[in-house]
Amino acid sequence: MITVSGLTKRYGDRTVVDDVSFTLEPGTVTGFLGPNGAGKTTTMRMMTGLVPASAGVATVDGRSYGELPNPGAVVGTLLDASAVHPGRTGRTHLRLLASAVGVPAARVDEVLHQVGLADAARRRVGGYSLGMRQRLGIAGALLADPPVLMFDEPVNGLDPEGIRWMRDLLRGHAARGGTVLLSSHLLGEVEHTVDRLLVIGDGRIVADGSVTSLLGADGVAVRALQPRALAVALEAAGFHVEREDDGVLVVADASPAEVGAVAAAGGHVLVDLRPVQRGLEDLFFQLTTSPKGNLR
Ligand SMILES: Nc1ncnc2c1ncn2[C@@H]1O[C@H](COP(=O)(O)OP(=O)(O)OP(=O)(O)O)[C@@H](O)[C@H]1O
Repeated sequence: MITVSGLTKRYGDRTVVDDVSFTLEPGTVTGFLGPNGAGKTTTMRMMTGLVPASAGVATVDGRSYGELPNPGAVVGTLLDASAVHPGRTGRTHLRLLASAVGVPAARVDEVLHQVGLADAARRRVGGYSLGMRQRLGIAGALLADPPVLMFDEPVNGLDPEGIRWMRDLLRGHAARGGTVLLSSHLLGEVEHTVDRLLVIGDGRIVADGSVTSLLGADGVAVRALQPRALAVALEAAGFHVEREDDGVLVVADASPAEVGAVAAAGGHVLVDLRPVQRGLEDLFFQLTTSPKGNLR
């Protein structure tokens, strides 16, 4: 298990990661979500000893990353996929990594195959696309078949097929009892991959929970032949209605059945009715402007 306790990073008088605490459980994929600059990369870098923490600790099964005898065999990281010598071939890069983590060279061809780079293995990394570099970084993380995977923005540059592949890889890892942390600033990229969301904003954890508890259906989008009349009826029934530019009405905290009932009672003709989930932006807005002020 990974335990992060009070991790803090200050640059000068700026606190970019502020007292961050969480645990990561085996068998779980955790999404580390937040907008650009929220502190995801810095937190992951502190967890893996790449930058020193100003305060707090991160441990893997009770030991800090630096105390692990062979950290690469325990935590596979993808923290900067562009930090690869462009003149080396993918295969040479992985062979060097393999010897550094004490893995037989034969494993290199296995992971190249696993990430779909077998055909490009003898090409120089400088000629790889962004997606290929991401795959190479992932291959490096998988070399020692570590129980923990920590990936920073892994779907950057991947096409839809690549995103699906990544999802299967990470879900498969967790299904075998592995622990996964992956960061993203786009909820849509990870919401079907992760079991749990850890949301960070401005260096602080603002929410921690299951995807459904944080992002459960939040309302209904409805399109009617006469949207104005329906909006009036819905408001008269006590619902809060937002009118979108394209004529769609968004009804907060309502189910399709409730909206359908109001429409039927007033004889309104509906042309579309569907639940809407809030996106990360909406979730953020709600979390950071909560009048209760107890979500931070
Ligand atoms: N070496 C540094 N010196 C000063 N400030 C830094 C340094 N590294 C990061 N920061 C600042 O810390 C804040 C958090 O950055 P970080 O890269 O951790 O965010 P992030 O959530 O990973 O964002 P992104 O999605 O853009 O990668 C940013 O405001 C960044 O400018």
